This record gives sequence, C-alpha cells and structure tokens, in this order.
Amino acid sequence: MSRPRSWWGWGWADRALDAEASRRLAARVAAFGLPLDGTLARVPDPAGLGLPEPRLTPPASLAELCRTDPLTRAAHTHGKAYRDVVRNLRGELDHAPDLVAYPRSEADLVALLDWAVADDVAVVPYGGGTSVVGGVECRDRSRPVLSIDLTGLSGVVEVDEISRAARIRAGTLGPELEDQLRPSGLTLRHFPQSFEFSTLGGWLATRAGGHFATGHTHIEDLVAAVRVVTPAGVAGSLRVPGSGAGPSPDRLWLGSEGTLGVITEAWVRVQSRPRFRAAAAVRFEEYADAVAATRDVVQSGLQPANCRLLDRLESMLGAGVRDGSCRLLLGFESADHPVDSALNRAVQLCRARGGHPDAPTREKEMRADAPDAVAEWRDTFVSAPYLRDALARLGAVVETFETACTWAGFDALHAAVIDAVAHAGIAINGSPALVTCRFTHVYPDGPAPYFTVYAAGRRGAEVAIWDQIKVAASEAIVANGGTITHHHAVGRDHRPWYDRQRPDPFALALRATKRALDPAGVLNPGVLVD
Ligand SMILES: Cc1cc2nc3c(=O)[nH]c(=O)nc-3n(C[C@H](O)[C@H](O)[C@H](O)COP(=O)(O)OP(=O)(O)OC[C@H]3O[C@@H](n4cnc5c(N)ncnc54)[C@H](O)[C@@H]3O)c2cc1C
Repeated sequence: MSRPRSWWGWGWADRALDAEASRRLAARVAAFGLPLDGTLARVPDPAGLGLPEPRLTPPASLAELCRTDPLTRAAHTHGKAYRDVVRNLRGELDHAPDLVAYPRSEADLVALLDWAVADDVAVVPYGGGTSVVGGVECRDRSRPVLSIDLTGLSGVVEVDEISRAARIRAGTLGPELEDQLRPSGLTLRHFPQSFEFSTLGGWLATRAGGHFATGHTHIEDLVAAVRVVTPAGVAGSLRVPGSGAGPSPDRLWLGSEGTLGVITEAWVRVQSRPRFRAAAAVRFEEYADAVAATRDVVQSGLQPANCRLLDRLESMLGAGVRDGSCRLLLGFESADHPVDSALNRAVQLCRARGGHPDAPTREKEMRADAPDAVAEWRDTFVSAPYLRDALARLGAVVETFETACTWAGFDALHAAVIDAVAHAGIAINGSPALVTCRFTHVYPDGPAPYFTVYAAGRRGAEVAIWDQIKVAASEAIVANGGTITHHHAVGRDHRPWYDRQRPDPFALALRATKRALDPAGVLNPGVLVD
C-alpha cells in the first residue's frame, strides 16, 4: 500500500505531530512569548464536509481519467500555505474543483484541454500542489473547475550522458527524479525545501529556487528545452547549449504559472554528484557585521553552496544558538576537487568583519545528528512544515514570506519589514508578532531575505490576522524596492503588488500572449494576468 499524503497539511500523513508532541511544542513556543491554549484543532473528514456537488460530467472518453470523490477534491482545493492549512482544518472547501483528472499521456492532456475549451471549463494545472500563493486554488466560481493532476506524467525518459542532459516528464516529483538519475551518477541538483512533494513542471511554471545559495540553483538556470500543450497547439523548443535567436521561447513558459499552457516535459542540464564538501558556522555579535561579511563572501567570486545568514532570533529558534549571536552558515561542494581552500578563504573574509568560526566540518562529519549549528539548522529546515502545521492546529499564526533587494537597499528594507510586522501584530493582537530573517540566496548585487512570522492567533480569525500582517509586510517590501516574490511565485495572493510592480507595456504584451494562446481564458483564471 502506498504511504498516504496529508490532504490538509504538509507531506506524509504519518509525520504530522501527535497530541503529545504538539503539547511539547506549545510549551516550547510559550517560552518565546507566544501564548497558546494547548488545544489541538481536530482534522475533519472530507467525506463529512458536504462539498458542493460537482457541476461537471466528463465525456465518456475521458471518464476513466477523472475522479470526484471528496478526499481527492479536498486534497486538490488549496496549496500548502499557512492560510490553506487553516482553511482545510476549518473545513472551508468552497473552492474545491468540480473534477480532478489524471492524464497518463500528452494525448490525454490534449483531449482534456479540448473538452475544457469546448465546454468553458476553468483548468488548474496541478503538480505537487505545494503552491504557497494560491496558485492551484481557483477562486472564480463562475464556471466549473477542472484540476489536472500531472503526477501521472512522470519519469526520466532519456539521459544524454555525453551532453549531460536529461529529458524528464513534468509530473515527476523530486525524489523520483533524483532516484532515476542516480544510476548514471548524475543529479539535477535542484532542491527547493518542498523538493519531496513538488514536481519538475511546478518548478518550471513557478521559476522555483533550489536551496543552494549561489550559482546554478534556480530551475531556470538548469533548463535546456521545454514542451508545452496550449489550447493553440503544442510547442517544443530546440535543445541547444545557447542561442541568440531572438527572445528565448523557454522564457515564455518559465514563471507562466499554468496560465499559458501545460508543461509536459523538459530537457534539463544535469551534472555529476558532488563528492567533496566542507561547511562551517560563523558567529557574529553584530548583525550589521554579519551582513557585511556575507556581502564580502558573495562578491569575492567564491560560490558557496550554502551562505545562509540567520539573524539572532532565527539562530535561536532554528539553529539552537543560545548566546544571542547571529550565525552565517557556509558550505562548499564540488564533484571534482576539494573545497577546503574555498571555505578557508570565506572564513578569512568573515574574520575580517569580526566573525568567529566554529570548527569546520568535512563531509563524513556532516551527519544530521552532528551537534553543530549547521546540522541542527538542516534538521529544522526539513521538519519546519510539519511544525508549522502543528502550530496552526494549536491556533498560532505562523507563515513565511520572501523578497530580494539590493545590498544598498537592504538595511532600510529589513528595518521597515520588521517594524511593519511588529506593529501589525500590536494593532491586531495587542502584542508584537515575532519575526525572524534569514538569507535563502545571495547574489553579488543583493540578498534574498526570507522572513518567518509567529503571532498569537484567535480561533476563527487566524486567516484574517495573517492577511493583515501580510499586507503590512508586502507594502513595506514594495515601498523599499524589494520584489513581491523572489521564488514563491505570484499566484493569486501576490497579484495586487505584482500588478503594481509590472511595467505597463509588459502587461500589455502578457495579456496579448494570453489571448493568443488561451483565447477562451480557461487556463488558471486569476493568476498572473486577466
Ligand atoms: C514547505 C514549503 C517549502 C517550499 N520551499 C520552496 C523553495 O525552497 N523554493 C521555491 O521556489 N518554492 C518553494 N515552495 C513553493 C512551491 O513548492 C514551489 O512553487 C514549487 O515550484 C511548486 O511546485 P508544485 O509541483 O508543487 O506545483 P503546484 O503547487 O502544483 O503548482 C504551482 C503553480 O504552477 C502551475 N503548474 C504546476 N504544474 C504545471 C505544469 N506542468 N504546467 C503548467 N503549470 C503548472 C500551477 O497551476 C500553479 O500555478 C515551498 C512551498 C512549501 C509549502
């Protein structure tokens, strides 16, 4: 029997925290000033929630691809953001798709799209469903909604070991993709935090960012050619290492979030699996020194795989640091050569800014149970979504948001965001929200700061509280020159700010493209462009 996924929260159903573990978690967060009453919200049974009747019957030729049972519809209603989890727990499934289809081939997909266009059915392409921006939740109820789950279109189809490329179907989940590349000694080396439950097609459609801090870590750096089914026809691009032939067709699909077509497969650039690794955590008393050291490292030409600066609170909550200092986690890796000298140089740069390194760890010592800040932080990273779900069940407000800005603009943006979130917390709850910051990615011209917010919730008002905090944070980001999203995508939730930041002539071009490729406007209405 296959291991069941959670329909309401993150990941595997059996990894959700039980009552005892949740009680311990509540006690732990209370120590940080987040009072919770210890009551764990019950997970409802979708069969008892009275989902709206499906408004759609598939043609006989497609019926065997389609499902309407409550559990399947419930699991495809929302993504995996905090507000999705809370609404699932409350049984708020008004936006459930009428039907969920599982195509097994590109021909199935073409037939499903033809039917949707002919019968005016909204289509939501669905990969792993890990969107945190409302990307898979069709809120427009003016017509029936068909969710197309692409996980049946999976697998590595072809590997070109000479050119180091692989042709992979869009519905392939991260672990399956890496498992199938492993016998060739190759890896895509794209590891978003959601890796276990997200798909290649979803990564491409959202321009996902992997967890490496620098170098080729974004999926758009790794893609060589894309194949897409649109209502106007099937598009496949030429696989070449580079081309100056006009604007890149692949760029049209990257970040299109299911609004222009459905990605069915892609050629991606793969590489040898790393063999050499070295890592260190560097302690800083002053955050400003740590920021300057991080900038020095990324502007030095070194390309650390990990260059994650945790502020004081993030160091305490995420990496078990008890002395009130900040931590810069540094890591280097290579398939070809030892990386100790690169690590040593990065540490030297940190020392020059007042940093104190813990003892560096070499590959064989980099186990999850190693008692250092790097390992402790990695553990927290993997289990964080399960902890978030438990806190949501306990009534807390816990969510993340992210941006990117220039180094010159970082101090002002950081101060404005922390201030806006703290004040929003006071205005709503009478107590400031806790907010932590880390850099997920760093570039020579600026960092990508990632914020986590913890606030006391009020049962029944958690989503409204989060939405107010999110508006305050987003306004502060945009007012200080940051992007509304560095890697979480636009979806439906970031539309108000995306529309303001997008140049008008570009919006015109995007609308015209949408009209040309999807004249009936069936693809993911409400996302990116109207
Ligand atoms: C705990 C957690 C951690 C996360 N960590 C990261 C991270 O480290 N980096 C990061 O970038 N993001 C992260 N995300 C966000 C999310 O995982 C990414 O956006 C991911 O790329 C979505 O992939 P998916 O397969 O789950 O797509 P889905 O959530 O199913 O879909 C996302 C969007 O893409 C569209 N889409 C999906 N498949 C296709 C397709 N084949 N063709 C056309 N459109 C399609 C959908 O319609 C939707 O608009 C995280 C989310 C969670 C919940």
